[in-house]
Amino acid sequence: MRELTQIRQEIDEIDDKLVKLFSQRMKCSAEVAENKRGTGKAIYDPEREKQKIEVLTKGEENPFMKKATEEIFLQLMSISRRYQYSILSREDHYIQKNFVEVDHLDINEDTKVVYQGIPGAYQEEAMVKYFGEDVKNFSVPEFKDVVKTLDAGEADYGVLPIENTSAGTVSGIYDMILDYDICIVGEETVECHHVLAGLPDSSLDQIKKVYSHHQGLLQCKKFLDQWDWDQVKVANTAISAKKVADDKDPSKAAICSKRAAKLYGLKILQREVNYEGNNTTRFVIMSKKKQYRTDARKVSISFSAPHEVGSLYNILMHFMFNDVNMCNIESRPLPGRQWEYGFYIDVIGNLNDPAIRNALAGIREETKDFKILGNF
Ligand SMILES: C=C(O[C@@H]1C=C(C(=O)O)C=C[C@H]1O)C(=O)O
Repeated sequence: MRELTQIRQEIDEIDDKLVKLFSQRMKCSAEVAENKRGTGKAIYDPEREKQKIEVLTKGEENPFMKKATEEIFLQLMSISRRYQYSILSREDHYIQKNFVEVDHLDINEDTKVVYQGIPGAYQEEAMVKYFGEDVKNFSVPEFKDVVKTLDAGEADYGVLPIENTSAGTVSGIYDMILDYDICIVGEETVECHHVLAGLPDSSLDQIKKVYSHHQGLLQCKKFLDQWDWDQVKVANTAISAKKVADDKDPSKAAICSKRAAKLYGLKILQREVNYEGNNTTRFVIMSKKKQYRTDARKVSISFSAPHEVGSLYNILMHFMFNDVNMCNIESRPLPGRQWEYGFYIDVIGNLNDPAIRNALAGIREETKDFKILGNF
């Protein structure tokens, strides 16, 4: 048996050759990029990569080595592609064509904002926090109506809830944003301290039925589990407060904000019924104008990944390679494509940053249904 130092000496010599060969291969890759610039051919050529793997692994009998060779060459080709994106993305005008960079959002005395629900809704609170008390605004009954209103150009901005610290993603909002040509231009958070509110002459022991938005019921699950009340979902927490006030039935209560309880003349039967102390909802500010602020710090994208081993891993490598930090990932079932998923990802950065442009250029080419949802 050879001495360890002797074996390591051979490994060092092999690695030395590998590094030189790798560098030589990457120079070829850069030349391919120049060639593709001239011909307009896509950087990613999956057919060529498939053929290469077949040829390179054909003679290998050992299953471990066959898999290992495949893995190392897939990785090599992925690095080679990223190198080409870094060369060509400087000339990629996708972002300039689709988005306008602005110093600040256009918000003035004529700006009109739409939110879902009725006065007293948390959406209204988010709107006031973002745009100020005096902003012109109106509300619509359903989340979908916010998106439709923006699309029809009947409002400048719209407010939609996107996720909550205790109940997670607000289902369906991402899908709605995708269905329309609108983008996220801002975000706002509101601490949701829910109360249980009833008629002024009601008390906790009289309650039989409780109304709230689905999220409100979820966020107060631990409190509600202690009681044998019927739970009824309505479109909005403020609507639940209005319903209890309108029905004038002391056995009914609402889970809503303190603000909504006060607005509809209800008595607070119990405070802080949400189980997480700092229960917070994140809202997005939507606009039909495709714009991003120079100081925006979060980019949101969506895409669908091919149903193949390692496909999401390869896509996420674009972020790692460009030193881009990911802060959120969500997956949603793709309509009509059973067990296939679309992904929504938030990363830290601005669309004017070369690293972000590089990463997005690669992801755009290697995924389906790619969309930049916004930079905010
Ligand atoms: C280098 C090329 O670009 C990409 C990278 C490949 C590689 O590194 O071998 C192969 C195919 C392409 O996806 C090429 O098209 O030949």
